[in-house]
Amino acid sequence: MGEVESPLQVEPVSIMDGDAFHGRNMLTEKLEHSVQDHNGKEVLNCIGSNPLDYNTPCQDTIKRYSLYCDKHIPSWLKRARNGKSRIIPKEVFIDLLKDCHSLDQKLSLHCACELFYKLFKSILSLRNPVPMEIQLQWALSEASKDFSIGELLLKLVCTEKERLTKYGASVLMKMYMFLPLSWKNQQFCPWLLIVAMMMKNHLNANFAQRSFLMTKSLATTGWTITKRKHNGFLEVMRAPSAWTHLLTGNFWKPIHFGNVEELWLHVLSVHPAEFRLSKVAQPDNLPSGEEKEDSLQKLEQDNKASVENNSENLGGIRKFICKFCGLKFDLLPDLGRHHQAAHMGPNLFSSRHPKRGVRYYAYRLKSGRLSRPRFKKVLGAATYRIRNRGSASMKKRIQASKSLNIGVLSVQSQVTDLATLGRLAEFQCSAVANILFSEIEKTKPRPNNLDILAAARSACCKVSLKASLEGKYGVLPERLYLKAAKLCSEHNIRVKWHQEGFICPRGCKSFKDPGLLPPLMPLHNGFVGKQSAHSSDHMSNAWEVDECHYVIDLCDFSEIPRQKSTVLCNDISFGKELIPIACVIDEDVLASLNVFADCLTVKLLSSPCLGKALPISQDHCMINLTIMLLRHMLSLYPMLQNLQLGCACPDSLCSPETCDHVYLFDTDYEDARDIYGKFMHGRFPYDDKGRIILEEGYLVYECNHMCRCSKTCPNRVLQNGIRVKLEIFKTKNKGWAVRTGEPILRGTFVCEYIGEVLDEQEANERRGRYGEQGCSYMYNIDARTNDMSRLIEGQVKYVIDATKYGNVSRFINHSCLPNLVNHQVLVNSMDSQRAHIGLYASRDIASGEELTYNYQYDLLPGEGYPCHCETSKCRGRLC
Ligand SMILES: C[S@@+](CC[C@H](N)C(=O)[O-])C[C@H]1O[C@@H](n2cnc3c(N)ncnc32)[C@H](O)[C@@H]1O
Repeated sequence: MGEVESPLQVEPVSIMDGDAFHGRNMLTEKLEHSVQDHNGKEVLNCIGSNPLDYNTPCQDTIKRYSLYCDKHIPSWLKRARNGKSRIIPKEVFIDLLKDCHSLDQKLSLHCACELFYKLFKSILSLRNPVPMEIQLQWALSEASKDFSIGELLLKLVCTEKERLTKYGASVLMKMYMFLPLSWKNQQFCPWLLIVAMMMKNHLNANFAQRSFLMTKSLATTGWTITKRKHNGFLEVMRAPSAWTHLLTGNFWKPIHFGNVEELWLHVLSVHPAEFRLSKVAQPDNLPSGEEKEDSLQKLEQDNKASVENNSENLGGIRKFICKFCGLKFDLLPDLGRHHQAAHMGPNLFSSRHPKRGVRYYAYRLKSGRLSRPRFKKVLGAATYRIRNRGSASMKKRIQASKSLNIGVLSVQSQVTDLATLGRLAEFQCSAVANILFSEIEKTKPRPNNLDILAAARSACCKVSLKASLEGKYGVLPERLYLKAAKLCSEHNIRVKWHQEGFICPRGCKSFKDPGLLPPLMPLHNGFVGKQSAHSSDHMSNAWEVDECHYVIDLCDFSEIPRQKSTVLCNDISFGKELIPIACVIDEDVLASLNVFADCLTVKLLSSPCLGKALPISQDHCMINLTIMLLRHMLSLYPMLQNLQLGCACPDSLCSPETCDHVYLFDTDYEDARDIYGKFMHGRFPYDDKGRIILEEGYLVYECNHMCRCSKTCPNRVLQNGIRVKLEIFKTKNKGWAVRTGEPILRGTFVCEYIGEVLDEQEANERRGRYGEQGCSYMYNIDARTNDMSRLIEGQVKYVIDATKYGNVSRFINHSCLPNLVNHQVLVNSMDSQRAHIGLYASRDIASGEELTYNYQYDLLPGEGYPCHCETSKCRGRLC
């Protein structure tokens, strides 16, 4: 395992670091290479550098009126192609450059231009899912780090205000919503001047009353607004008293709105008193003189009218009446909401599906997903590949990896009794089919009902039915056997649904799969049960069956035979997990390592075969939901955190009918299905036992810290941490591994993949540092990012690196036929890039079985290392 830097030592990714330039310090260094020409006039070398070697500054001389040589001219200064205009017009740049008298200023100009370019290219980009206010806020906070950059950015903005005006309306309102947050974080606010300038644009663009509202809000929160004209825009000054006021947090909590109209309606209904024009802070370009007075009065009257004329005093109780439909409301906000939902008209919502009302948009805006293109099954490396390649064979592989494999739970070899099930109820058929067929792939056209029935009529037992169907149609999906069981039951076709140990009168060979469950037989109460060697007392252990899902009492599971093992550490999580995770070495591995238990403590610690005695140290052990983030991610965190929204469920346990997370999921994924093929609509991703029922590839929306529900809410699973007994053990040829110390039912959350979140560049650097073997703890997230500067350049892959920091998940090995599946789970943020990676049981798992998931590495022929998963599906290579 290679050495890893602390995440805090990792330089934040900054736009200043991008492209051919390596940040301000670098620029400064490079400019020291300037020389004097024979006229004594300063000639600068280009500030660019060799992209392959940032330490080698460019020696070329700069082009006239620029800071760059031909090779290093940045995109924003390049000649525009196809008649398109540059984002930063050349003349604007030259003008600004002429005003820069020192090298520092020139460097700041470069940075400001970069920032401006990236910001507006990003805003203009249709495929950028990051809400504009986030992009703005990010850029402004970057600019605020350096006064001169901020100042130059401001100048750029001023010269480009035409263009900005186009975005002004929504940008301004959105910035308004986010202002309190920003104020807390900023020292100096060049961006505030931008806001003011935009306000000015707004005033010109018939948004006088709204701008006024904002101006007034600025004033009431302690900001002094002067009407002094400065380069054509208002100047806003901060009054020092505002800080404490804002920092107490009680004064003004930002409320988020889907669009300008929503905000406007809110203001009209909730703040009628505040929304009265006063002469305290009139925006300076409202109509002047009498005209201005008139318009102000008119505005005031209109606004009062919109609220007051709509109210009525009924028996001493004030009612608010909708002027469109006459409905009465006790509270103004209710009227506002009703108005918005019922009468906001097609101009505002027409392009949307009618069911997507206020709640939907408010949520999506707040969650930062308003502008995100409709989510497909975006997540999970597997699905990502399906989406991008559409390869049928990949789909097949993935289907295989998540196929039920239900029967791998218990082996009871002594069972020989023939169990013939009579006519089955539907739920029993489901259970039977689930248990019968463990691993199914679709390779040929599927048989129809008649084909199945024909095969069933000539079958004596499930072995022969399976053989005859698969002989004709190849490996079939699990659903088909569910159907077969059902059809047989409906048509009273007697097929002996049996498993291990069955001797078919016609000589069919039983399955040899050690994972299969023992034979089934009807219980007294009509449920399907399994017969076991010591089964008389087990007979009463009924299976709970709900439609296609069955649950078996844990005591019905047998264990994989365990050998004696030596415990190296009772809890490798050092108390951080709820359930201790032991680290052990089995006898046979010890023997193969020539280390004996009696001198283990001495020898183990120094054994080169074992490497470190314990695979993880206390300092590097992390628990769920404590992902280490790079600094640049952390710097975004305050605002991203704000993008999460609590659901409206009033109780400590959410219900799917009221939970916004279900609502949001349903609107994002209308066609989502559960693992049994049923539509997910109106359901939590987890069943009432907390087991995931959602098909792989969809985001899971869990409740979060903003919800009122408690930890036991059925929509909180991953965040509650590991609840199954796990054990780390040493294998002969795969290093450390994880096994379960108890039976795990399909869908159970096992653990979260924890580590440092890296962007691809950092990940690649680390891979280089770790060496070939060391990349083994990297998990590719394959999701999009909210870091807008990267979005401009294209999709960025993120990687979780558990090399230095991690939890038990880092020891889970790969298998080509795994028993875990990953789901991406949204908890603290609605940003899919910040989803948690949850590993869930993809089938029932017996106690003592090794836990594995499919690493899904892309393999080119000849690449990778030998895979030792030893399953029937092994592809032979690992990475
Ligand atoms: C995430 S780590 C798993 C824990 C690891 N076995 C250890 O000892 O720390 C991944 C590495 O484990 C090894 N590994 C995992 N699955 C394997 C497999 N099926 N066959 C061979 N090696 C495997 C490979 O070296 C791989 O790079």
